[in-house]
Amino acid sequence: MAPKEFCLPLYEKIARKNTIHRALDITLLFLLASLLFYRLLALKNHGFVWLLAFLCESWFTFNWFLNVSSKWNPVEFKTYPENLEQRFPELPPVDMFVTTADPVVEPPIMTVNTVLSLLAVDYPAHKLACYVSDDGCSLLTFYSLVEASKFAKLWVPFCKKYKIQLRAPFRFFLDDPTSSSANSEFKQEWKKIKAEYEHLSLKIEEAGRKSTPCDLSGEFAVFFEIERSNHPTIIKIIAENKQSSRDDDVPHLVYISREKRPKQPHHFKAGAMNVLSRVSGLMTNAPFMLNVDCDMFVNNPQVVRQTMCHLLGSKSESEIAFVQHPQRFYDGPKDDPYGNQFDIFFEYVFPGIAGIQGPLYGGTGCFHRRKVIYGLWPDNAENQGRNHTSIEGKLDDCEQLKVFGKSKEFSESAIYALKGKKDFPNNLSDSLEAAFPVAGCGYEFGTSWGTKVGWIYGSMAEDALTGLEIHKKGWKSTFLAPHPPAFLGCTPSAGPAVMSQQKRWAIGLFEILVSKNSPIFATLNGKLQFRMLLFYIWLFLWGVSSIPELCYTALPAYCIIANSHFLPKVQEPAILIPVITFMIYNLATLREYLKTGMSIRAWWNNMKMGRIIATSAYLFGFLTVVLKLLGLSDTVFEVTKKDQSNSDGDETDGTTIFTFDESPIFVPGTTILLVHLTALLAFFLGLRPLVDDVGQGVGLGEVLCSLWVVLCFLPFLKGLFKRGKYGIPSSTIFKSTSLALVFVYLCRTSWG
Ligand SMILES: O=c1ccn([C@@H]2O[C@H](COP(=O)(O)OP(=O)(O)O[C@H]3O[C@H](CO)[C@@H](O)[C@H](O)[C@H]3O)[C@@H](O)[C@H]2O)c(=O)[nH]1
Ligand SMILES: [Mn+2]
Repeated sequence: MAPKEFCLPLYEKIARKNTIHRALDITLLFLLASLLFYRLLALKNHGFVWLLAFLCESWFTFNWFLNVSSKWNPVEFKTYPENLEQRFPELPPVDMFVTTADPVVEPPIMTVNTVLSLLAVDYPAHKLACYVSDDGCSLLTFYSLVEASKFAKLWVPFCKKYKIQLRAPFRFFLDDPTSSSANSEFKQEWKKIKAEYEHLSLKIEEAGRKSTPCDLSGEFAVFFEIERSNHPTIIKIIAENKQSSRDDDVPHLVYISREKRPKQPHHFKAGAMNVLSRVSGLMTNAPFMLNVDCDMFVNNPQVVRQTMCHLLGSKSESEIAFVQHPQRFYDGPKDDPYGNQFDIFFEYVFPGIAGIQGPLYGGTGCFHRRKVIYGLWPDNAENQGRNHTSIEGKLDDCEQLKVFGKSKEFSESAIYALKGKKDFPNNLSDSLEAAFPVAGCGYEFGTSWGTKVGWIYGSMAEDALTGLEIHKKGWKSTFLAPHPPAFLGCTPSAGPAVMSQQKRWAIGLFEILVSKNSPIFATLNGKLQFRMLLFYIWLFLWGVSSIPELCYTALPAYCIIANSHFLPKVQEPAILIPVITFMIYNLATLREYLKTGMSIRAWWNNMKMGRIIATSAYLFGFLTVVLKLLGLSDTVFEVTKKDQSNSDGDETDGTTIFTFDESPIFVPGTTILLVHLTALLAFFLGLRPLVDDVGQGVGLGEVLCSLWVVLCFLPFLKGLFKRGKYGIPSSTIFKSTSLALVFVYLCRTSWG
């Protein structure tokens, strides 16, 4: 019989009951199918408008089907970290990666807080190493980290001693415990550490105001006359943990700014992640790697232990390649006014796909197995467990060179990792010299980095692509949603930033679908499960859905102006199909929101932002990819601006006001609004028919739809009358008016 400790479970997978959810989903699918059937039957009596409606509705039905399939079998996970040490008295090392790219859009104090929260997690400090990649090559960032590392010597022991939950100081010090009944020793230490933290922030703030943040001597000298996009590699070991396992220990901290040369592709975040993998491979080579964006701090110090329950507790290694934590946000404006807090996605889609092959990789808050990142297949992982043969057995020197690049030291470390060997000689200073070449910008030429090994290149959504490549090999993944949430990050809280982020995703996701990495070919080898493929298609089509969304949005306005109709007339019984579909859809989505504890307003915000984002950001994303495919443009990763708080006055009486800028991304939304206002005005003022009465007459349905569109685009309507960042710039209004006039003119040459 197996010893008792082998029987102790580390985690459990539990199926979530969702009968009502399924019933509603299927009802909707049935209604949509009936609508399509009705349209087909009636198509010959109607013209172009019905055909267009039919095509759009076919798309929506297909999309709904993909969505239902993704959410059909939700599962949840329960972990038992209390059993962890009994089963694994020696916990495995974890390398933690933080990426930052721009000290202006991503203030160093934010990166510092993320790093401090990582250094302080509840895990043996000598098993952890934190690597920061700085694509901004900023002296200020480096200086801030050096200062932070001094503060960490106080902060980490303090957090551990008092079992602090929130280990990012800027959040922790928002609460003042001194008036509470906490013990006096704690209160005193709290005051002392708070003063130290304030001192640290002040120093960083002051350094940020100067043209050179600090003296360019000593360890800072390498930053002398450095150019951000043209500089050699800089690697600095800020703090090295000398392997003692005392409680007040602080993990290693390493700063990396990889080499950059003009005209050399650097592959944005994916490139940075690959450099992090290689440098850490040489220095600490932990079998697990956690990566977070610079704005994402640890909110639950148990996160590493909790995650290890999945990674170590699975029956066989091939079960789990990575564990993704849902992206949750702090200080997100109330009721999700920009529809970008993704609660519903993480509450329903994540558990849904976890019931298939596992959640997608979301780019931050994810623990990867190093060997999976190095390209290992699950079968090899299994074999290696049994008879110690693995990928490395088949790689001779020449092949190693082709796969991992010309650093012998790195190839050796990679084989170490692939074999799953423990006790990697862990001495940072000794490996420093070997680390420079692997961070060079020419290192990857002729290797498998970015294609078969590491983070995969070729998409603005390197996360989804890298995760997809892992799933394609047959690996599974899981997610964990502990309370409190493991990580918290920033989400944009201004119209322009939201649009630009959504556009990047639409680009990145659609790019994958039309690339050679497209999942469509991947189920052929049987490793990517079919319903996982359906999920990925649903995700990658976000950008494309802008076209049917746009057409369908235009239909009611067109019909009113052209005196035509795209819905059955009120007196026809068939009108019940779209009416009931509309009602059930809204009730079913509302139910999802209420069940997750969100408000009706949050639901409505997401509904309307869904329409706004689809017809603007996704549209631009889609067009960008089309232009790229035609060889007319290239895509650039625009780093999202991180607001640390909502203090820029967007909130008045608790509701956020939408903000705009000169970007053309606001033209489609404004045009849609103007077109509908024109149509409704013409209708209610009795100015119709604007065309000769050749149409079949507009019905009540079209008018109600048009009103609904105006309701969805209400932020734009308000924007028409506001000034400054809350108002739509007059140049945008001018462009949109011109487009709206063209539209009205085209309606008059009725095709109805
Ligand atoms: O050249 C670059 C560009 C970006 N980054 C880093 O990448 C991270 C994500 O960038 P951000 O602008 O914050 O993107 P978001 O839209 O917030 O990020 C989401 O979407 C990205 C893919 O589009 C994923 O990489 C992210 O993990 C995910 O949080 C940040 O830490 C950046 O510092 C780099 O290191 N180098
Ligand atoms: Mn981000």
